[in-house]
Amino acid sequence: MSHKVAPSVLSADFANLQRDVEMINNSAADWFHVDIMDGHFVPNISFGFPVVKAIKKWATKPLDVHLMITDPDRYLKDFKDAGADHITVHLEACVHLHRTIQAIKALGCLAGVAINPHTPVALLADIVADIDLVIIMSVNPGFGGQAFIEHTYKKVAELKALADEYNPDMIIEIDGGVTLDNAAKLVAAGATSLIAGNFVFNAEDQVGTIAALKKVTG
Ligand SMILES: O=C(CO)[C@@H](O)[C@H](O)COP(=O)(O)O
Repeated sequence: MSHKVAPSVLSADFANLQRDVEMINNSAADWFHVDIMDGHFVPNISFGFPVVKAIKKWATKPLDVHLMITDPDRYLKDFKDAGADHITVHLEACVHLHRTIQAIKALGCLAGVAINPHTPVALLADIVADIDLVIIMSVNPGFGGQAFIEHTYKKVAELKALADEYNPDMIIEIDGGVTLDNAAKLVAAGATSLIAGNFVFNAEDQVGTIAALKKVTG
């Protein structure tokens, strides 16, 4: 099965958000990647529920919501109500990660865990069987447009080995600095979903760029 492509709305033009959402609707993209930043877990603030609700109103594809926030448990239901289809929390932000995953699933969303560049894949060993997706951060979270961290390939391969053993259907999603220079190598290493922000939204042909990311083979 071909990998998914999820353009990151963080890099959209917020003065023309509906136009950019419709561009994604009319492209080969599979999901909308929606980054929530609280200025505490990460050194940036993005947007909150009203913007997620607006995206949901226009979007014809699922919302892949990535919570870069402290104490995500407080807001899970609010994000579900705003339109999230997938909810991913950071391993580094959760004291009782297993409980948080159960709460996301109880809301009827796909449940994901994201790990920062310094967090070893091995820390996912006892949760992999219970989750639907993992986001491997290939930049330090907080900003679009950063350079891809090369060490990510090794982490993708390690996670694929873990998934093959405990949860073969688990989605392995890569977030940060994804371009056509690294997409094929990521898919070859085991990535099953690619998030791309600046590479898509800075392109002259955004729909064509999404199609090109979708077409790469590992
Ligand atoms: O979560 C984040 C950044 O923290 C990402 O989703 C970015 O939005 C990806 O943007 P690019 O690195 O592709 O520009």
